[in-house]
Amino acid sequence: MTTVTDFKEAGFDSLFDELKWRGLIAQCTDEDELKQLLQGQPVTYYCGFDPTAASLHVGNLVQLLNMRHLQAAGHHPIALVGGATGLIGDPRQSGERTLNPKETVAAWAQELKSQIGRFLQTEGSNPVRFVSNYEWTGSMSVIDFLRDVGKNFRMGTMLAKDTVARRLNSEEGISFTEFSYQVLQGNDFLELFDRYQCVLQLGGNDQWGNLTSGLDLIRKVRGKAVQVMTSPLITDAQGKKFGKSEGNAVWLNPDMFSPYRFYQFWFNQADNQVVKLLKTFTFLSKAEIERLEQEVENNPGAREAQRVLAWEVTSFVHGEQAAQGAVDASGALFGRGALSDLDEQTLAGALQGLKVDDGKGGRAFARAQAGDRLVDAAVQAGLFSSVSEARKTIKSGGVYMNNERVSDFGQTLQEGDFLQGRFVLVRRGKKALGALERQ
Ligand SMILES: N[C@@H](Cc1ccc(O)cc1)C(=O)O
Repeated sequence: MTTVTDFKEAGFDSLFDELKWRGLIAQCTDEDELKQLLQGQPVTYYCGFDPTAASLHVGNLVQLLNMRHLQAAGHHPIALVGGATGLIGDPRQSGERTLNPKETVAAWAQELKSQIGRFLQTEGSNPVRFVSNYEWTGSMSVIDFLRDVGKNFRMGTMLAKDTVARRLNSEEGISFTEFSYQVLQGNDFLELFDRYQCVLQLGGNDQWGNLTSGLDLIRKVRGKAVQVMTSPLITDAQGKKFGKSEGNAVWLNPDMFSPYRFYQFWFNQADNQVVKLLKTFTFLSKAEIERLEQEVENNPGAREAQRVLAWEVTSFVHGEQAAQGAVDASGALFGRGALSDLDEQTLAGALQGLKVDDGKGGRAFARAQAGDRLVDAAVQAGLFSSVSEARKTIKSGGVYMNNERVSDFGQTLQEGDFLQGRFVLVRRGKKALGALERQ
């Protein structure tokens, strides 16, 4: 893991100031009280993650970074996995969720737990503590739930929560199941307060209603004031949810989104976004980020800020070795390094984005075998719309196979052309890449 500095080394007077500067705080119960809490004796805080997929995505990374900053300052993190809430479904604007099978949710919960463990310190004086709300929710009877928990919640308050109100006013409405979600999350906070003196809950800004549900509950039944803090929902240059395109998320699991694509995702960020992202997604000091900001001004073509951003986030999430693999692959794919040096895993990861439509609604590598004509292969790989177009481009010297310029348009693929015995890389001009996998 990349070294994480505490707020002093990063150039700030307090942890609160650092989080503010990094754009990690959207709303909190009370700024002065939060500042005091973070500056005082170590406290216990928690953040929950629902197993709604097999992996976390870049949106969740913001919470993990917040948790990491607090941990670096000496506070005690609890990472809650929603073994119970994942079975119910937090109401979202787009409509009612489909319920996932219990075994699936349990398996995803395990995955999330091991992912989270890689971003937080698991040893030392304030290691992360893992809990699942299934522990106290799974075996609760309906009678106990309604008598002991439900009695403390008022319908008016529940109906007024943003997420609920919006759904109530939508055509689809909201089920009793999703409506009850806030009670479960509220009860989690109380449980963690009782068990571990947990006094602060973190979450994305869309969680405000759920966070305050626990805060109100603790005030009501224990007479104690706790705090909540949300982080802004990160959006891209178009104002859309960050890292989500056409229903596709930027996953943190390397099998679902390769480190190479992950690196490229950060490297391709626009100049007007990169500084904001450096602040939020890296642990670099204020001084270093200000220097990179100057570089964006003075020498945008060099893309140093993007390179540093991609390196920092990729090595934090996937480790330095995978980040180095992504850097090597970026060079090699575009002819600035030896393709044959890439191991099979790095190569396969780097080529992942070059899959083509498989005709069945999915994506797959175009297939080829020794003896196939290169022009046909290049069309298959999606680089040309016709063989004649491919021929013409070869004649004008614009086609490369494994980074070697192709001069003969009748050329066929040879056994030895398959990198790692598996892939052939075809390039059109400087930028357009295509890949073929051995049949
Ligand atoms: N509701 C949170 C996850 C969560 C679940 C239970 C909690 O106690 C806290 C948080 C989310 O959807 O992101």
